[in-house]
Amino acid sequence: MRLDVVTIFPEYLDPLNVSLVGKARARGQLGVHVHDLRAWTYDRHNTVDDTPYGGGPGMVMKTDPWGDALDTVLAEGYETGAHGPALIVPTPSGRPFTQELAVELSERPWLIFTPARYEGIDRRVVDEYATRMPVYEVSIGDYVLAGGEAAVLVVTEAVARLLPGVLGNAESYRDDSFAPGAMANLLEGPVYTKPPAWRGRGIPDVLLSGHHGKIARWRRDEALRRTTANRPDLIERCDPKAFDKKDREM
Ligand SMILES: Nc1c(O)cccc1[N+](=O)[O-]
Repeated sequence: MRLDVVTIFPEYLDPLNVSLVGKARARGQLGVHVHDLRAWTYDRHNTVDDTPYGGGPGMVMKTDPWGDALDTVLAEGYETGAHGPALIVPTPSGRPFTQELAVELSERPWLIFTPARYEGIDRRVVDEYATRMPVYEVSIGDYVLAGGEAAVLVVTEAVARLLPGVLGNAESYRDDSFAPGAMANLLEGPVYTKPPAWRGRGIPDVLLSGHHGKIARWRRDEALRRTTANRPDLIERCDPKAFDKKDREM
């Protein structure tokens, strides 16, 4: 997979050089190319924004720098056609970014991110490139950020960990919160490790029992309890039949 990010804060994407994504890059499983949008400005102040038509507060990011930048990126022609690039536009007005969408994006060969600043990008940029590739306008949450770069980090990590060979233990993916299957739409329950006692606090006996069926059922019940407490909106989306099947597998 190849990722391109066009931004006015390229240094914001430095975390893509470390940890899981950094290792995937080093192993050649992921290519990441960060581009400074101001490289496609030609005035003394490297201007990327202007006042909004119709008035109102703030500034809007101009068409030309984005168009020139995206044309340059696309001219590299990494992958084209049906399985070619997709444009990922982080925006508070986008569809919620979910594990399901992360899986969908992880199956594409090339993602091009356009994190905006100010009040956003002139709409004609998205309209122009929507004629050439799928556009995903995604939101990582209902809160106000100064720009979309943090969302690029979030989406990139969620997608990169799904690429074949990136996660050392595929099992750990299977029981993730929101991963497909019986745990879909359930939050992960509590986890414990050594020492067996810490400041007078022990470990739930079932986890020391060695009975895998009971342990799996306890984890399922804890996940249901935590989901009911913190995300009741997910409970009605759970598939109770999947749990029966999972119990039988224990
Ligand atoms: N929430 C937000 C924002 O305020 C600005 C850019 C992107 C996002 N987002 O992806 O959620």
